[in-house]
Amino acid sequence: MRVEEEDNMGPRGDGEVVLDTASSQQQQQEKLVIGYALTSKKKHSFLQPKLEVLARKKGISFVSIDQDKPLSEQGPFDVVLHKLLGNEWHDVIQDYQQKYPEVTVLDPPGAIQRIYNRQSMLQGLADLNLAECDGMICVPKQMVVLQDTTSSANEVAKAGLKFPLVAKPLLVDGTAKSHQLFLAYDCLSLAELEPPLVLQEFVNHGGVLFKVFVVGDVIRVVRRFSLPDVSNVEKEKVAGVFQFPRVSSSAASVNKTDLDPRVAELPPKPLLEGLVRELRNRLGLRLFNIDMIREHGSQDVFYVIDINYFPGYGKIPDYEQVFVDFFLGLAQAKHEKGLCVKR
Ligand SMILES: O=P(O)(O)O[C@@H]1[C@@H](OP(=O)(O)O)[C@H](OP(=O)(O)O)[C@H](O)[C@H](OP(=O)(O)O)[C@H]1OP(=O)(O)O
Ligand SMILES: Nc1ncnc2c1ncn2[C@@H]1O[C@H](COP(=O)(O)OP(=O)(O)O)[C@@H](O)[C@H]1O
Ligand SMILES: [Mg+2]
Ligand SMILES: [Mg+2]
Repeated sequence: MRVEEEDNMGPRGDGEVVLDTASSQQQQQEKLVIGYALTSKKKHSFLQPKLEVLARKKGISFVSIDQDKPLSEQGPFDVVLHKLLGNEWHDVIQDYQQKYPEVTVLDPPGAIQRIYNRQSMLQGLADLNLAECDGMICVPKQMVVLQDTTSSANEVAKAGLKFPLVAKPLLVDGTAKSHQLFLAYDCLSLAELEPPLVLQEFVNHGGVLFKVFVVGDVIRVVRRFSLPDVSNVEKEKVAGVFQFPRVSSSAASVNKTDLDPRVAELPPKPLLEGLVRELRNRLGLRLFNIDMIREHGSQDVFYVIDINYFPGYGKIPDYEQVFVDFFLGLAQAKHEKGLCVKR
């Protein structure tokens, strides 16, 4: 498991990508055919020319899946890579997987559905078996509000949640609405929010977030600017509920020299490796990232606050090589099991 640090998250500075034409390249023997079903946004951000060229040189080809035609009439594919909005696709891919168990589906819809719910997403993370790792992985105290937020005041008190609370839509569905988050400072202000939602204790973390990107066995960690700490005075004086802007979309590069080294220091590698190993086994996912924050004032107490399926890998420098290596690993494994598509 390789953990590498990418500091700068600024817009990728790669120069002009010179597209090699297939004719000018000794076409590699086809090793892997990947059918993909992605939103146009994801196709643009992930399937960049540099990735396609690098993959083609290694005998890996990407074929767009026609969502208006039966999936089983397309292909044949060694891998189906997908991230679409809505649940219709869920059944299509489930049926396909039943019919073609030898095809690697990245990732199984059932595993994806689990992290599309912000309650089940973090369930069971507090008791991960990370005994041999330095550091501790926690999950903020949270509760789910399904119906009326006006009666949630005493629910919050009963649950022992401390303000401020981060209010998050319970379901993640890829829409901007499912990323509309609020910071609530008191019970009364909760009535302004629209259920179903998760209320999660805000954890002071020095304004820096760690995004831990996972591609199979490879881990890449980047820093992002996050919300500032909430002072005790603020906790006492401030009332109301406030929407805050998306952190992920502000992929602003975080130059660690501007930060307190104790805040900026990356989570310890053995802890990340242990966490990712546990999550891969429990979630059954290979393409995901984890949003982690360090508890303010601690050195090695971390909170997992979000897990995302197939995030914006295109923002990681040389993500292309990481994915080509990952796909070649899949091809090798399939070859050893005699599962490659007959060509
Ligand atoms: O588009 P990007 O690059 O901002 O990627 C989004 C992710 O940002 P990140 O890569 O973690 O900084 C983003 O991560 P966050 O939830 O913002 O932490 C989501 O994974 C988002 O997918 P969805 O809207 O939850 O289905 C991702 O959106 P999609 O690219 O999947 O549409
Ligand atoms: N419990 C929390 N404590 C402190 N900051 C939080 C907490 N939950 C979310 N945040 C901040 O809000 C941002 C977005 O929350 P997140 O759960 O990652 O939602 P999304 O899926 O929209 O990215 C996080 O990246 C972090 O900056
Ligand atoms: Mg997030
Ligand atoms: Mg998220």
